[in-house]
Amino acid sequence: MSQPVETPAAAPAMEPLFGEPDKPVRKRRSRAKELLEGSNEPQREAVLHEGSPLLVVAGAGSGKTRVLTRRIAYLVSERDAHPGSILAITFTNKAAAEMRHRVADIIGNRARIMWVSTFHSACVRILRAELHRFGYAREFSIYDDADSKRLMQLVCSDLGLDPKRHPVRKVLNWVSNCKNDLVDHESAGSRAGLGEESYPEAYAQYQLRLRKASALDFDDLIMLTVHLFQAFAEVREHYRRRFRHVLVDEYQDTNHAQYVLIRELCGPSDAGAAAPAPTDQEAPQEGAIDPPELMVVGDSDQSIYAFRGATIRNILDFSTDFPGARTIMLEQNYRSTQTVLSAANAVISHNDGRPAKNLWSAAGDGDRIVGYVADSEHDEAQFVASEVRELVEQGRGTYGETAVFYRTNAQSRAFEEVFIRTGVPYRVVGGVRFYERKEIRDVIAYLRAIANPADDVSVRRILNVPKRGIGDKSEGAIDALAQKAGIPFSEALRRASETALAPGSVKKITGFVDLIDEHRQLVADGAPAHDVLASILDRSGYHAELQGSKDPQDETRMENLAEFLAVAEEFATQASTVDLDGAGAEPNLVGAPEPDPSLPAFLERIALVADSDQIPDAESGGVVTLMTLHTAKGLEFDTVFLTGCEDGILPHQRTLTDPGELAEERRLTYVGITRARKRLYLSRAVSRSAWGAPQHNPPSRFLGEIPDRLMDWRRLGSAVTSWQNSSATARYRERNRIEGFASRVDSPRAKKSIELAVGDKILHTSFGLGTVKKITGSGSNAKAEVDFGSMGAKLLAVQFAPIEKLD
Ligand SMILES: Nc1ncnc2c1ncn2[C@@H]1O[C@H](COP(=O)(O)OP(=O)(O)OP(=O)(O)O)[C@@H](O)[C@H]1O
Ligand SMILES: [Mg+2]
Repeated sequence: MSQPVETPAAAPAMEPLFGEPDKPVRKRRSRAKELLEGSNEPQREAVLHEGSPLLVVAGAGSGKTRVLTRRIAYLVSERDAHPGSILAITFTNKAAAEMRHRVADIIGNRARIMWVSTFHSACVRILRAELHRFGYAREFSIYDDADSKRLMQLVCSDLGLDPKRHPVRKVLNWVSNCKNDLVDHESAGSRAGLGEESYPEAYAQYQLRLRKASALDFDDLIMLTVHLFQAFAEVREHYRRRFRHVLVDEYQDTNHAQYVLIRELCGPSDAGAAAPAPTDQEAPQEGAIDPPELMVVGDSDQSIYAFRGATIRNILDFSTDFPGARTIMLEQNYRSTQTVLSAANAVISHNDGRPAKNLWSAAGDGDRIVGYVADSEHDEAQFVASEVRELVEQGRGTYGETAVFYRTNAQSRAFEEVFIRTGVPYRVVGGVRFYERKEIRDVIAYLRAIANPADDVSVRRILNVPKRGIGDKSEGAIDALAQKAGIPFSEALRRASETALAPGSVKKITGFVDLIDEHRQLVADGAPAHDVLASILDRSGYHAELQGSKDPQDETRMENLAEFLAVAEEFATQASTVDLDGAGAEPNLVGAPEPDPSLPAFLERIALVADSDQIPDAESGGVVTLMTLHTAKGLEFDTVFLTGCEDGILPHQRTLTDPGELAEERRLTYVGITRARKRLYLSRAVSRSAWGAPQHNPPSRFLGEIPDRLMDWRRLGSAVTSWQNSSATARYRERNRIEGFASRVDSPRAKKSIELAVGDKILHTSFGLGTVKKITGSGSNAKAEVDFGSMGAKLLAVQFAPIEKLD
């Protein structure tokens, strides 16, 4: 669906523009010099370039993002560009905030009116202003991944699609790919392969339902903006006039729809398609304005979203797409040691058909890369935890400057368990995300139902949450009425009396409708989002239900809701302090942020919050960051642990037979390696548990591509390292591993019997981390019901189970 986005946040890949951030803003004369200070020649050229479209292609850590940021500052401070005429596209909201902050160091608060945002956020702003032209209401909802999935689930069951053969996710991806390629449902028929014959119909139904709910999914945001520009020349022209400078980071990960969007904005104007490239000397003529100046930066070796429609064609064909384009290459890497860089270069050089690059570093060789072969994923995690502690204890590193990368989210569990036990502070990026927690999703559904009456998915989600006696039967009757009368579900709720439902049920439904209406009135009266939120938590009974519960998890839920309320309050404060001084200078500018603490504005903001936006800032965090390789793009850390270097993990199992996908896995590895500034660790486990059974993976083929001289192998595995020997030996080793671990856990238990209480956290040798939900019996008969998250709930004999109580 939407591209997950990553951010320079834990360790911003951007140094302050001027030495110390608190220095008073210097005189303008010296700004240009300062902005260019320390830059190498091609970097300077990229900052100074004027006129024709500009492509900066360069390997990792060569300063692409830095150049882009400095160029913005230069445009405003030296070329008198109005901040409101700048559109900068970054990969995450956080990266956008970071960039705006840097520029604000120079031009002050006026930086706030620049459009520095992700593709999705920029499109939302355009659509809010323009989408009515397609007959949409201004208060459309934005469906995130989970909402889209729910909706598609309804479609699939309507069409009678067998979920085994046609998993919802698969159908949704198919639709998403269509949208990324700007193929609408009418013309999607020819894309359906064998077995996918019903997908175009699913696409059509899905769009119909979205439309009925006045909702857009993430992919629609881009596609509809493109459609708008293509359908209404005056809209396109308006934004071309507005944005005189367009800058795009991570261009290698743009998909076709995003490319067309940029082309609509910055391509040659229709009339003058064959005209020579515009230069800055040409005065704009009446009616025919030069295209905006375009700068894109990227690295085709870091293209890692092909599976979501991204195409490096956009980089390769830039000069054809944008006639007269200039290309600048950067070759010096400022991030990493030569050792790290040589390893990265060695790996990526195994990909075919890429232009040779000559990336070098002046940072010296630095430490060799530490290699480690662990017996199991637990051993691997132990090793990482003890290395991290040692680095910190010896003053050679900090938690905040350390990251652990893995290929798939599920791999984080082993690290979490060991980190908790050994007291290494950490944060998982992209695990169970805040905005995906049930309670948060529930209240967002309330807010959406209030903001957008047609949002059926949201209304149905909270119809009986908390329980108010509107059960499946009532919902079914309302649904039937909605289908029969061809009206939205929420409309049918109002006509509940027309169904055969008992008066008691109708009354309950009316109560719900009144509750929502009452809050809709609050919004209409101008109440800010946090007031609406506080009121609905109270009046819906949601808060009271959690408060009355004895389940300790509900306590956590209350904390999360409190945090969410704080988010809403903070949003209102920020919204009301936006300085409009810059916007005032040019009253015709549209889209400058308005001080808008309203519910729709708040919903828009949270709909676009990406998981990686939760990366703690280095200052506030000071914790180890655990994340997938995809999330790591654009970031940098002093110390990087790249774990699970096994064939079947990295490269991922399903890519092993496809050379194209294998090449993408190699690029992913390249991204991972090049995040490291000083120290890189590569580890693998001889055995790891998968679906309850041990799995024995050979070493990653990418490890073999790194020259030996760069590696310092700390451990090559125990005597029995043969992964081929999967049967008897493996079982023996696996048993030993568990018993070995259990006996370590057992020893303190033998001395002192375990006492557990509800809410305690425990560690089980096989099930991992769990929370005690219930205790029955006592002494040697004590039994605990424990929630092991994704492993399910288990009943354990407290004194005999291989468990350890965590503090
Ligand atoms: N001329 C320079 N002098 C000093 N430091 C520099 C210079 N150019 C870049 N850097 C630093 O090098 C690091 C990498 O820069 P940056 O993140 O902009 O690279 P990038 O090309 O965007 O990398 P990636 O491909 O990983 O996104 C940053 O810490 C940046 O501040
Ligand atoms: Mg970058």
